[in-house]
Amino acid sequence: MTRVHVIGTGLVGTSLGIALTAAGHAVTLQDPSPTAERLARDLRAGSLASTQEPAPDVVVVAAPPDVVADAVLEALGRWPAAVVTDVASVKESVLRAVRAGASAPQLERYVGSHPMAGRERSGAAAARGDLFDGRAWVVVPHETSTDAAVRAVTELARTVGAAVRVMPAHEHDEAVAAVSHVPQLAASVVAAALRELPEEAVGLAGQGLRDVTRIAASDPRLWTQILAGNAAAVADVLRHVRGELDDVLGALDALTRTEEAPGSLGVLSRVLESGNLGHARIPGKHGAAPTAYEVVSVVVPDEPGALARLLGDVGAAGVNLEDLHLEHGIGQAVGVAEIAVVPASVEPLRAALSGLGWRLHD
Ligand SMILES: NC(=O)c1ccc[n+]([C@@H]2O[C@H](COP(=O)([O-])OP(=O)(O)OC[C@H]3O[C@@H](n4cnc5c(N)ncnc54)[C@H](O)[C@@H]3O)[C@@H](O)[C@H]2O)c1
Ligand SMILES: O=C(O)C(=O)C[C@]1(C(=O)O)C=C[C@@H](O)C=C1
Repeated sequence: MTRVHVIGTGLVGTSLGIALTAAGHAVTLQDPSPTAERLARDLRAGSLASTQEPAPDVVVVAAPPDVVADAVLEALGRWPAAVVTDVASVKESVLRAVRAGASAPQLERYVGSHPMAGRERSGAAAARGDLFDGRAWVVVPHETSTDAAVRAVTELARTVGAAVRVMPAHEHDEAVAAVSHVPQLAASVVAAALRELPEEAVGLAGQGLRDVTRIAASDPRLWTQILAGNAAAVADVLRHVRGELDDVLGALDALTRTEEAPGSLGVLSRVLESGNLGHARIPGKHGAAPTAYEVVSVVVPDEPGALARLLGDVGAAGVNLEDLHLEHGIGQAVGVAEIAVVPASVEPLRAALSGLGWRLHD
């Protein structure tokens, strides 16, 4: 059993506390907000810290990025034998500040980290014990961190089901600029374009818009800090995106002027195909090769029990449901259930559901 002290009991801290407690570890909780702290305790993330407890083996700082370094420094000073990590989404700026404030022996016990798992919601109430299951967790050693400290943080991440990747801070920051920070900005700007749209137009939204904008609901205070903390790397990726957008705009403007706009269709096609290639590289769980699922779309009447009946019929057909999206336009009497299955199951499932009277989309 490891004694883990969590500082910052919001979404990530509370999720971690729940997962560690469930795995049999002794977790204590600390947050400047008494409500956040008690809510985390009530969600079984651990017990409230008191002065009586033995010192923790590991301290995890899960506070907003701009206060993380100060909290790490305080923890290194307060518990002279503990390994201290943080889970901030940016790593180089935090390491720089910790390096500037810690003594050499203190710095050896600090190893930054970053679970690549989260949600578009903040706070303990959004916490989930399975948040880290099957997700990458980056462990970020530096020149003087001890092997024991790196092992302790690695072990903690594995305990909650994460797949550990070890990376230096600058490499981490460059990678997450492309796989997390620019995607957040892209979702935000696409969603921002909906603000002035007439109600009837927004009402047409299908699954495509929902897929692209889920994370536009994220906390602006947190993300302002993340973007500011990784400014150079995010700007580099954005410049590349801007180049692609400029090409698309050039092609669209040319097509607006004349249908015969040589080269324009080629530009549009190249950008879309590049997107196919990039998308195909996104790994599955535990970093496995991406699994290509196919979707069977079924019309579901808006009546009690219809979706449960459909799921029952999918199970009875012996097909494993990999994912499910329910698309439901405002004011419509039917929805469309998009059932993701492995390619080999598509035809058997379509045959079984049609046989039972379900209406399928092509
Ligand atoms: N949200 C995500 O998807 C996600 C994923 C991975 C990592 N992270 C990182 O985890 C950290 C926490 O993010 P979150 O989404 O859990 O945020 P959150 O807003 O849900 O929780 C942050 C908590 O920190 C507390 N806090 C504020 N100031 C503090 C201080 N000075 N000392 C200690 N605690 C303080 C707040 O009261 C709050 O309870 C951030 O550094 C973030 O970059 C977030
Ligand atoms: O899935 C989400 O909602 C997230 O925003 C998670 C996500 C990500 O980009 O993958 C966001 C920020 C974190 O630093 C780590 C994970």
